[in-house]
Amino acid sequence: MTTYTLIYNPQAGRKGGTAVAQHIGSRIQAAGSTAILVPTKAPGDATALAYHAQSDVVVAIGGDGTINQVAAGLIKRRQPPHLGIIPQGTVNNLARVLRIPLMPDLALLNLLEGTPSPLDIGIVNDHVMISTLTLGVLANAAVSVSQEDKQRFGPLVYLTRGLRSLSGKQHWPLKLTSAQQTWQQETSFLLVTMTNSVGGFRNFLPQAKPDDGLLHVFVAPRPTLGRVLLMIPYFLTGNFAKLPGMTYFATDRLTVESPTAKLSSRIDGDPSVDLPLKLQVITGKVQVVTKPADPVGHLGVASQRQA
Ligand SMILES: Nc1ncnc2c1ncn2[C@@H]1O[C@H](COP(=O)(O)OP(=O)(O)OP(=O)(O)O)[C@@H](O)[C@H]1O
Repeated sequence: MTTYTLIYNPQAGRKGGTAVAQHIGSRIQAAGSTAILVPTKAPGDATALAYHAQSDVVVAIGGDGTINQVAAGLIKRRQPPHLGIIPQGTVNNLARVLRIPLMPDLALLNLLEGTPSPLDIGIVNDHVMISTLTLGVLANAAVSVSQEDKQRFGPLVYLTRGLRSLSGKQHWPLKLTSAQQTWQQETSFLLVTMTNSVGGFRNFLPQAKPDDGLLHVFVAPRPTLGRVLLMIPYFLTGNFAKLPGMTYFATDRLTVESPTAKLSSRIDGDPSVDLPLKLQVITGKVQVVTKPADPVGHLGVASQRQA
């Protein structure tokens, strides 16, 4: 009999986490398994809850911020329980990447019938990253996006705020060092993604996989009007790496420094981490329960898959 700890964030998304956790808990019990419900009481406490959870599967009920913190608790354990996800966030970027249904009952089926598969976990200094790191104008744009903005306008709000920030034409000197090479240039932003999707746009980088062991790194050139205008079409069509002046590479480790500026990054849209940054990937340690070959698909994603 599989045991589940349901760590739910009552504040995520449209604040339906409590009702969803109770519903999922009773469905799991009805199926003959055990479910322990644990609410988060403050930002960040899902990490300790996941670290101490005693069950076969620790389920994050929330968005990317909640999953990030649950993953941070699991990665510290010698033999972590499996990670489960019931999406209850606003954007739910990682759930979309993993094709986990957004509707709770379908997500539960996915959890009960799925199998564990490896999920890369990025480590940035002493923080965990499951989706995206931004620095420069994109990080500044993310700061200006409130929970209400995300709910009202959806992921598009990141694009419009990003464009607005880019039109300010700010740029900073950045030095990046991977195992192979060193880059030093003026940049308007750095974007690092662990997966094919950024901000819920799953066509962002089709070749990136959540278990490829790689950080996918974009270093944007200094903004010009022409580049800014091209940015959204290149972003939406999976061609961001081909934007004139863009540097793209994939690596399993990276250091990020700025010789002159004091800069902060944002990870999975949440905390700020100051430079210098040291990034690496832990692959194979955390296993997430998914059903990748689900022939039914899930609402909100099935139509894109057929397209
Ligand atoms: N009990 C709580 N009270 C207040 N904030 C909380 C609580 N528990 C968690 N949080 C914070 O809520 C924030 C948002 O959570 P989360 O990212 O899961 O939802 P979201 O922002 O709606 O989803 P997404 O990131 O997918 O758009 C996180 O920063 C988390 O630390």
